[in-house]
Order: sequence, then structure tokens, then C-alpha cells
Amino acid sequence: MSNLTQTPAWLALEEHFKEVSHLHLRDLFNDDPQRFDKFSLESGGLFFDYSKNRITAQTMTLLMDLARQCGLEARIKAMFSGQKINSTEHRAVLHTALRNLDKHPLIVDGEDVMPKVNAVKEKIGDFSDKVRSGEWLGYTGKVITDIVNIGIGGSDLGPLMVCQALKDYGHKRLKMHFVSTVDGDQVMSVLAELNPETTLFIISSKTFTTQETLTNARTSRAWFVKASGDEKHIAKHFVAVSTNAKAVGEFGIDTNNMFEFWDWVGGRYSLWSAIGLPIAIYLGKHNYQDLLHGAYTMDQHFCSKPLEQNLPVIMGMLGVWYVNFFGASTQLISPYNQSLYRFPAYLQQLDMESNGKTVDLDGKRVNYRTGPVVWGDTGINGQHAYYQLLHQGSQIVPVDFIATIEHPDIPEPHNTILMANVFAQTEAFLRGKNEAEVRAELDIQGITGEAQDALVPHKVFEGNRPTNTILMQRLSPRRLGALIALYEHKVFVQGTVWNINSYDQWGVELGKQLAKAIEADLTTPGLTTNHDASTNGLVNYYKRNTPR
Ligand SMILES: O=P(O)(O)OC[C@H]1O[C@](O)(CO)[C@@H](O)[C@@H]1O
Repeated sequence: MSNLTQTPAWLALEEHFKEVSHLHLRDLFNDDPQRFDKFSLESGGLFFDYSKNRITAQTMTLLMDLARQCGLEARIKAMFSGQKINSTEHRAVLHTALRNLDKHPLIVDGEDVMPKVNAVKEKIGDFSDKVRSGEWLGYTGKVITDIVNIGIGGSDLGPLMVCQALKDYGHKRLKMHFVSTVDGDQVMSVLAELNPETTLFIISSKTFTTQETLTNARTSRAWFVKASGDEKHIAKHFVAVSTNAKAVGEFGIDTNNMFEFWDWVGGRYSLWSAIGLPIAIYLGKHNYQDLLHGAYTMDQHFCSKPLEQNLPVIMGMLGVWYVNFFGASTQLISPYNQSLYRFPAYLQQLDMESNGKTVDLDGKRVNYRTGPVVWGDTGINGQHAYYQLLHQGSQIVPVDFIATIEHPDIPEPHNTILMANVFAQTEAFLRGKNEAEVRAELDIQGITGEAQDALVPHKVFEGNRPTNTILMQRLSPRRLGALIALYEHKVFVQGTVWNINSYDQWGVELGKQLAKAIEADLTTPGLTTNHDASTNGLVNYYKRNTPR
């Protein structure tokens, strides 16, 4: 599919947009009492209400036509069956194999990958059992109390997000720490809290070449060896998760203490692999398995449901509708559950590293918009910060509300107030407040005449702002697994329509390359002159002022 904007469905959507873009959600709801029932569905324990979108039944029909004309169904099959859809790296994309609970063989390069997937899963289960039960002891015979995951990007965000989201299921003796940035402040503050006798470090890096991770790992190892007095104790306190056994060995970690994964698992899709080791240790292998099970349920739904009833497809195509036809450039993720506070950051990598591309699968520059800027924080904090712009600003920002019905052990009225805000915000985005309503309110307050006229334009809300709402009973491993897989597949759907490779990330390489060169400049005496004037100026300013 070479020219998306010339497909019959795209052209039909352009015409359709002219007919429906002025329609107001208030009227769409008034005209159709069944709208909520028509535009909501449930899967994997996630209830998804998409009725508050600027769509009609015809919009959905055309969006599904577009998905079909872009070959979505065949592409789903291609991914799940292990075809090398990551074309620039010649790799299969098989994070779904890691949660393939039906254990069907999956052939990559002539080999069934399931036996090795299951063997690593077993190794993770055994190791996590040992650490949790206290069988795994530190060099002085004490049980492990602190786990430090050292990794960045996909080797950090997934485990971090899940451990925080599911902390109610976490082992009470174990404290989890995550070190990602090369800013030494983070690693030094974490180390300052720790007792080397009871700390386990997990060095997580797909490539085992990432500078930030290796720098933090070396600092931690030096701290540990100094405290323990002997390198031989490393074996009890350092394990690695990687695809690169050679580099792990060179770093000084016994490869028996390495948990393997494979190049067909993308970094931002890797929490299902051994990168999930901290999750398994903290939550226990049964909860970890439940997380995988939740994702598997969503995989099954995604593979089997017709596009019209397929949650990730609907979600993905709604995103296409806003990005490509309404010109939305951002997507807000608004979880109303404090435990999900790193979920937007996790989705930022998932979505933006996947679909932040401008070149299609044939190497041609696209002539349409692709992935939006994904951003967010917990919703209730957002309401008191940036929601003003969402309600009355000049751009359209689609919002995903994510909320949980039960919050065990939280006293009322906290949850009732929280949920009231979820529903109120989605209602406010839908209906807004028109001039007549504003005037009626001001009349009641006794503000009339010129004073009223002056205030009215400021108090009017246009409404008609699109939202999705995802509800789940409670934030459990299964529900979270399904939620993460939902977003993974949504990203896949959009990447398919935009005809881009969602599984490479060349865009992060240039900065890394230049940083290496500049690092050398920073430690070379004398004036630096080999960059543009601004970069030279900044480097030289730094060199003049850095205390050495
Ligand atoms: O796991 P690694 O190889 O250390 O990479 C960490 C992260 O760095 C990136 O390659 C981007 O620089 C991500 O895709 C990846 O998740």
C-alpha cells in the first residue's frame, strides 16, 4: 500500500469529515438514546466507552474500511505468526510469543521459539521464588531486602510502571529501586539507602551496550566491591537481563546469572520477557503469570474479533481520525488511579518511539501525519494544572480516561470523589456550557447587564471535545496486562495504517553518536571548534566554568 491518502476509504473519510466535523456531541447524544450502547464494549475485563467521540456510525464504517484497505487483518496475522515485519532490522516482532499461553509452536528462522521462551520463564520463576522465600542469600548469609533494577527506556519503564501499579501485590520484605538516568544523583541517592549485604542488582539491557546503564552498573559494582571487600561476592548480588551474553560476561556477571531474551523482542515491548524479572520477584511468579495472562486475553481478542468489535482496532482508528482528519497533534493519557502514575510515561515510549516516524515502509517520506505526542499524568492532578487548555484552549486534545472501580483499603469518600471527577470531566468535555446556560447561572448569582456581557465569553465552554473512558473493576495483574496489550496493539494498528515500521528506533541514534564525540571534546583541553557556533559556544562555556 503505497499511497494512503489516495485510498478510496481515505478519500471517503475526507468527504465525510466535511459533513460531520461541525456536529456537536450534545446533539449526537440527544438524537440517539442508544449511542452509549452502540459505542461501548468490553474485553479482557476492560470496559471501553467511546461514545463521547466525534463520530457517527458511518465514521466507524469508513474507518474500518480504511483499516481493511491498509491490509490490517493480514498484518495482524503476519505479526503473530513471526514474519519479519520489522523490515529495517530484519526481525520478527514477537512479544506476543512471550505470553502465548496456548503454547502453539512459533517458528522464527526455522526454529520453534516456544521451548526457549518457556525455559527462561521457568528460570525466572525459580529465581524469584528463591529471592522471595529467603533461600537466595547475600554474601554474609542474609536475605535480600532490596532489589535495584538498572536499565533505561524499555529496560526500566515497564518494570517500574508495573511494580508501582501493582504495589498492593508486592512482597512486603522487598523494596524495589529503579535507576535509569546517567545523572549520578539518582544512583548515588539509591546506593546511600542500601546495605550491600542485602541488595540484589539487576542489570537490564537488551544490547548491554547502553552507556547510561553500563555507567550506573559500574558505579554500583564499584560501590559493592568496596563494601564487600571481594569481587567474588558479585555472583550473589548481580544478575543480568540481556540478549548479549558476551557483553554480560565481559562486564563480570556470571552468565549462569543471566536471563536471556531475543532480538525479536523490542525494548519497549520487553516487559513480558526476562526484562520483567523485577516484576516476577516483587509480585511472585503467579501474579507475573496473571499479568501475561491478561495480555494474552487481549491478544486473543485482537486476533479473533472482527475489526468492528475489536477494541485495539477501534481505539487505533479513532486516533487516526483525530490525527489525520481533525489535525490533533497530541493524545493525553489520564489515569485516575495514583498507582498508574508512570503509565503515561510508559506509553510515551511505547507510542512515540514506535510511531514517531516520517518515512514509510518503502523508504518514502509520508505526506500525512503520523504518531501524536503522547503525554499525561494522573488525571486529578491534571485537572488542577493543564485541563484549562483542554476545556477552553484552541486545539483539540483527545483524552483517554482510565479508572478503576474498586480501590481496596482506601476509606471513603476518596473513591467516590475520584470517580465523580472522572465522569464529570468526560461530561464537561462532551457538553461544554453554552451561552444561555452561562447567562442563566450569572442571573442566579445576580450578575446582570454589562457585567454579565463582559463575563459571558470567558465562561462559555464549547464542549465537543473527544474522550475515551476505560473502566476496570480493580487494578489487578490481569487487568493491567490487558491494558498494556491494548495500547501495544493500538500502536500497531496505527503504524499499519500509516505504513511505517513501528519496531525500529533509528531516531534515537544521532544524539547518542554526537554525545560520544562531545564527551571527548569535554575532556580535551583547549578551545573546541569542530561544531556549529552554538554547540562550540556551549561546550566552551562549560569547559571554562567546570571545576576540575
Ligand atoms: O535495553 P537497552 O539495549 O539498554 O536499551 C534501552 C533503550 O534504549 C533504546 O534503544 C533507545 O535509545 C530503547 O529502544 C531501549 O528501550
